[in-house]
Amino acid sequence: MSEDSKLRIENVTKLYGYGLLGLKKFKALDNISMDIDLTKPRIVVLAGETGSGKTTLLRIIMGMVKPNIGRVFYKGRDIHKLRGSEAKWYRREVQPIFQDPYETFNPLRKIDSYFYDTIRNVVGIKNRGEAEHRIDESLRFVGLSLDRVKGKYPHEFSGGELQRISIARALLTHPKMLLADEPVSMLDATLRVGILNILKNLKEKLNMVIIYVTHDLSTAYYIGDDISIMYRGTLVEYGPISKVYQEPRHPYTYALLESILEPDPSIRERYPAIKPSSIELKEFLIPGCRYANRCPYAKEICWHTLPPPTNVDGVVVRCWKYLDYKQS
Ligand SMILES: Nc1ncnc2c1ncn2[C@@H]1O[C@H](COP(=O)(O)OP(=O)(O)OP(=O)(O)O)[C@@H](O)[C@H]1O
Repeated sequence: MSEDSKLRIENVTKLYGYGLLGLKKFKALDNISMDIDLTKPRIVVLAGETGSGKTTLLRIIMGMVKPNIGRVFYKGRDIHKLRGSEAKWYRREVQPIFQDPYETFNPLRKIDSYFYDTIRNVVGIKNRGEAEHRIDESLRFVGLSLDRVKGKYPHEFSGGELQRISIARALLTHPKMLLADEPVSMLDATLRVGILNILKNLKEKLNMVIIYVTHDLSTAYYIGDDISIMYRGTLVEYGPISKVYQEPRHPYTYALLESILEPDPSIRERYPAIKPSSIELKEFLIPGCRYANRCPYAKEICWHTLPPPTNVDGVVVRCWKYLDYKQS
């Protein structure tokens, strides 16, 4: 993979404050590294429970948040150093889709005005006819049209329609990559599959790469090609989703999948979801593997040293259990 054809996340660490005045720091992300090949259309899922750092990582890739340590390169360029025309280029290449479609749009503004703004300011098309053609093309991709949205306000659409409208708006710039943060979690179950199918279509028909953040492992499996499992700010396992689901390597991935895939609810309750609490902060502060506190295989080294990324049959795992494998 040449530098020009990948997104490279390199040793990214993000510190946030806690305690009185926020003077003490914890690592909301600790030494995250990951390469995504931009030449292969795919959906990469970032999965993990609340507080695992998914949104923080997505915001760092978007350029909205700066890491304290580490860098993110897109096609060879450090995205936190882009200025002027290069920053504008990155905004065209990489587009976000947010969780809550109702928060994306101001209720007092007509929907089509957002489209004209993006076309003028980000894409640079000034000609009205050309702009309308491009807007209609984007809306048709998600099953709508310019005629259908013209002159209307956000409240005149359902949540599912609004989420399709925000996807269409993202498409206006002909992006290479979409960053989608829990895009179906606010929608009724019946509407979710429609949005997921649109994202799959974007991958297949427009050759896009989509980074898809979720805590829901069922939709992750439906939509994903690759998955990276995060736990308390660390990336514990990363690889093709079919391999990870069939044979989870990291003890945390195993526990997580057991709890979700067990059809019998009475058995499923034996694997309760880990709740964020004072334990969360305690785990964030473990210098080694954050899962050591709960792991049945934990040994001395797990507590004080973060395991290195290890390639186990095509899946990258950070766990001292795999020390004997060749490191990736
Ligand atoms: N601006 C901030 N200041 C302080 N702490 C923060 C800030 N943003 C996030 N955090 C903390 O960093 C950790 C990771 O948060 P993040 O939102 O990235 O997790 P997440 O996996 O996306 O969770 P969720 O699914 O709930 O959105 C959490 O403990 C969160 O409370």
